[in-house]
Amino acid sequence: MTILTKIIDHKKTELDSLRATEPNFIATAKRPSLYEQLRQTTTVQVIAEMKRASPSKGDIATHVEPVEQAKTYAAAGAACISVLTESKFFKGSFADLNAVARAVDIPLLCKDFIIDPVQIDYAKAAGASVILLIVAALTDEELASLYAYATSLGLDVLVEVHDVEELARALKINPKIVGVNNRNLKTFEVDLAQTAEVAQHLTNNDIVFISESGIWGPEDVEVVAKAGARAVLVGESLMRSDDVVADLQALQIPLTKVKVCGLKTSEHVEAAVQAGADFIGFVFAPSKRRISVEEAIELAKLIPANVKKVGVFVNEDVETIRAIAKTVPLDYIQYHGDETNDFIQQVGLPALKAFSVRDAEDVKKAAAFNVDYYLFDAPGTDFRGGSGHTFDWSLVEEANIPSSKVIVAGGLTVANVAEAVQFVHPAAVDVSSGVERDGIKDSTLIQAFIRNAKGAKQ
Ligand SMILES: O=C(O)c1ccccc1N[C@@H]1O[C@H](COP(=O)(O)O)[C@@H](O)[C@H]1O
Repeated sequence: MTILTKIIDHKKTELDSLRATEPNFIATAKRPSLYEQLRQTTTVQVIAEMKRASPSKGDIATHVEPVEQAKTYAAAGAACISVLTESKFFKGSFADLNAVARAVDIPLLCKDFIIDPVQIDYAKAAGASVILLIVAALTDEELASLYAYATSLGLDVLVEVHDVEELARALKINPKIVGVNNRNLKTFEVDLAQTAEVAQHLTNNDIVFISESGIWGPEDVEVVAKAGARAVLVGESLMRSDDVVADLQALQIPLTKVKVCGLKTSEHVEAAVQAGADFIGFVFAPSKRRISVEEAIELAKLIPANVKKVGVFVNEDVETIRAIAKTVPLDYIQYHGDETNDFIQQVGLPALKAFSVRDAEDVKKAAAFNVDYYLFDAPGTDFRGGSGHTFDWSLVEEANIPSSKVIVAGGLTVANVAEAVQFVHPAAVDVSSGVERDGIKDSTLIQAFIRNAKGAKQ
């Protein structure tokens, strides 16, 4: 008998008493959606767990007071707090969950072995906004019906898998949040490589993907972020920590932002948005990627507010830029010509200024500008940008611009973007020709580029 079957057998014995009484907890406020929160992240997010004990480790931190721990997690920027409610093996309770729910207002996960709707009723009544469904503990039918029941109550569901076979079962219910438990619940063996193994088969970018168990520090987060994880669920290492705030914040490693430029079709805009692009660029300057204002207006309707729309201009006049920015509408103007800082201030809109880099003198020109982002690109060939050429990344340092405002462009591809991120540590990377095949954008390349950029160690 595995520990999982032991736990499930024990859970079955608790169901009658749960059914016999109405859940009776103090009501708590509605929480933001974990799913939406994780989709808009600029760093790897942390789901921090309140975990006193576990079957594999025994007592972990029985002295920790749940409310104080939860407040510390929230203050350190946790995206969500996970509270173990399983009592026999993990020493948790619904009372813990309700106490935490009253103390913090961020998303709250009821971490239990859920096999029956009555447990979901208790989780919701105690204040959870997210429940866990463990694929290994359920039949396909149970998984589908418990998922439908939880979502009908307005709860987010974290669907937990351990391997590719369980992922295939999970995908049948169209989950929005999938967690890969790096711990095998049958053997207790922990292997972070499970995250990458499962991630290879997770091709729907609407799904938010979390890595669970075995995360002890930022080096582990780097491993799973590289595989595509946007959040980590961490229990033991935070429960044992002497400095919870510092240790939790160290896990929130930055994810490089990505701008995909020169998009002209709805297919490619949707592919970029789904893959997690942060900026979409429309080229209004002379280019083979130039689009009309009317086309941009239609494409802009497909872009959610958290993905910023950038209009690329070269030596355009103030009134035209302002008019296009208003009608599309655009969030940022990218100046890719010989515009001066005075001109950019006159337009008065959020701005990216591109600098064509041949030598150190070119990057030093950045100092004369006051813009939101400084974009360093290789010099154009036929047009002012989109040449597909790289420049000497080591020159960026000479610009003396904070890395939180630096964008690297020019000849970036699926193959070299990770190297660029590791070398320059920019806030964002920008790509155009590198995600094209025969001069046409390619959805598969867009996805792979974004995965490699965001997965690269900063
Ligand atoms: O992409 C274009 O066609 C373009 C035309 C005119 C000005 C800027 C343009 N794009 C910018 O070029 C760089 C990167 O291009 P690539 O990846 O080397 O092809 C980027 O900043 C785009 O925004």
